[in-house]
Amino acid sequence: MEKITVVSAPGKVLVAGGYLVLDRTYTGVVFGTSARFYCAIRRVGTSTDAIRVSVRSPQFEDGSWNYEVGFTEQRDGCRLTAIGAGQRNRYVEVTIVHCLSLCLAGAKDFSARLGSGLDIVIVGDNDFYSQREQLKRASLPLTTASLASLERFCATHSTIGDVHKTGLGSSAAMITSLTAALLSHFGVVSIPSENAASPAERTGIRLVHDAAQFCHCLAQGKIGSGFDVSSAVYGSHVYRRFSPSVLDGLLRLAESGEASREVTVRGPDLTCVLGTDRWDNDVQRVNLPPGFTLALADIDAGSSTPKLVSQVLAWRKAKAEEDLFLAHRVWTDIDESNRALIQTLQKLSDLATAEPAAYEEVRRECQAIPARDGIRAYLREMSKLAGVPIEPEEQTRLLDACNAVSGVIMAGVPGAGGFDAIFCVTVDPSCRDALERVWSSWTEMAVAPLLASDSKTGLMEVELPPELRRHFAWL
Ligand SMILES: Nc1ncnc2c1ncn2[C@@H]1O[C@H](COP(=O)(O)OP(=O)(O)O)[C@@H](O)[C@H]1O
Ligand SMILES: C[C@@](O)(CCOP(=O)(O)OP(=O)(O)O)CC(=O)O
Repeated sequence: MEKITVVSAPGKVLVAGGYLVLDRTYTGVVFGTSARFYCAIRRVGTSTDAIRVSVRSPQFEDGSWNYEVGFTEQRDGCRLTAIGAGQRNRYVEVTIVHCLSLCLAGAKDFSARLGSGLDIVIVGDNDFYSQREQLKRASLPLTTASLASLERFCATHSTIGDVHKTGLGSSAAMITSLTAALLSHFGVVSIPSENAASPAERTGIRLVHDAAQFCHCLAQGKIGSGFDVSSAVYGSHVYRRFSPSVLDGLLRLAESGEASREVTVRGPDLTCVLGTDRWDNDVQRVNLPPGFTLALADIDAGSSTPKLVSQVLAWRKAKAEEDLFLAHRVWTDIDESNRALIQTLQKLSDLATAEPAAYEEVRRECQAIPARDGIRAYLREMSKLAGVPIEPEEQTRLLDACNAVSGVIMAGVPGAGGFDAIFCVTVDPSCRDALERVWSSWTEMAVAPLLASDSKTGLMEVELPPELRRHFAWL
C-alpha cells in the first residue's frame, strides 16, 4: 500500500512582542496552539502520462486545486500549470512549486517518489475558523461544550476567501505543514514524531523553516516578522526574527519569474539560501509553567480590526524623524515588560523542575504575572500615541473583567491587538468555567471561546487522523 506522509503544525498566539518583533532588536513570546494544521500526501502511481498534483481542502466549498507538473530543460526547476477554471490558491501553488524544485535538487530518487503525481489533503482544526455559524445552524450556544460536540475538521460552509478566521495563523500553519510534508515525502528531511529531534532532524527542520518563511513571504507579497511560521515549526518560544535581507534576492528572482511567466527560481537558487547559515533568526524555548493554561476567545465586535501594522509603523517612522526619543522610549518600555514576562515564565518553569513542592505553593498563591499590567499599560500608551486601537477601550473592559476572575493571572490582546481576539493565562484549568461565564454574559461584544490551549510541540510527523481517511478514496 502507498505510504501516506502526514505532518502537522500548530497555530500561534503572540502573547508579547506585537510590532516589536518586526525589528530584530526585540523579541516576542509566541505560544504554539493545540489547534493544528494537518497535511497528508501520497504518491498517485507510476504511469508515464502527465504528472498531476491534486490538492484538496475539504473544509471549503471551493477547496480543490489541480495542477500539471513540468520541468525546466535542464531539469533543475519545476513549473505548475493550473488545470480547471476555479479560484487559484496562491499560498498552495507557491509552496508546491518551490518545494518541488527544492526536492528536485535534494532528493536521491525524486522521480520515483513523484510517480505520476501526488494526492494532497490539507485540513485545520476547527479553532482556525469561526464556528459561530455552525453553532447557530445547530441551535447550540457559544460554549466550549458545544464546540467540543462538533465533528473534527468540520465543513466551514464557506469559500476559502469568505471564511471567518480566528487569528491562529492559518496560512503560516498551512504552508509549514505542506512544506514539511513535501520535504519529508521526498526524503529530503525527516520530521520527528515526538518532541525530541536528532541533530539530523534539527537540520531538516531548519530547512523546512527557511523554505516555509520564503514561501509565506512570497505568497503574502511582503516580508513580515515571520513569528507565525516560526511557531508553526518550533511551537512555543521566544522569537527573534531573521534579517529580511536573507530573502531579498530569492524573492526578487521569484517575482521576476511571475512577471515573465518563466521558471526563474531553480533548485540550486533555493539551496544557496534555504538551510544555510545566512539565517540569523533565534529560537529560545519558553513554555507556560506546568499546570498553567492558555484560554483563547474570538471576539465579534461588529466590525473586524483594520490592518493596524502599517499605521503603527507609519507613526513610528514619522515620530523617529520629529521626536526620536519618544518612539524609542515606548518600544523600550514595552520590551522591558516583555522581558520581565519571559524571566517570570523561565523562573517558574525552573522552579517546577528543581523544587516541585515549592513551585506548587507559588502556583497556588499566584494571583497575577507581575509584568502583565506594564505590558498592557505600555500597549495602551502606544495605542494612544499612534492613534490606533491596539487595546481599544472595549477590550480594556473585557480584559479587566477576565483578570478579576480568580485563577486568571494575565489577560491581553494577542499579536497586533485590535478587537478580534483575547488570550488569558490561568493557573490551572479549573477556573475555565468561571472565565467562560464572564465571556458568555458579556454584552458589549460577542465573546466566543476557542477550544485550543497552548502547545509546546512544533512540527510533528503523525499517523493519518481517522477523520481524513475518507478523503483518500482508495483506503
Ligand atoms: N485549509 C486551507 N487550505 C488551503 N489553503 C489555506 C487553508 N487555510 C488558509 N489557506 C490559505 O491561506 C490564505 C489566508 O491567508 P491570511 O489571510 O494571511 O490568513 P491568516 O491570517 O489566517 O494566516 C487563504 O487565502 C489560503 O490561500
Ligand atoms: C504586528 C505584528 O508584529 C504581529 C501580528 O500578529 P497577529 O497575530 O495579529 O498576526 P496576523 O495573523 O497577521 O493577524 C506583525 C508581525 O509580526 O508580522
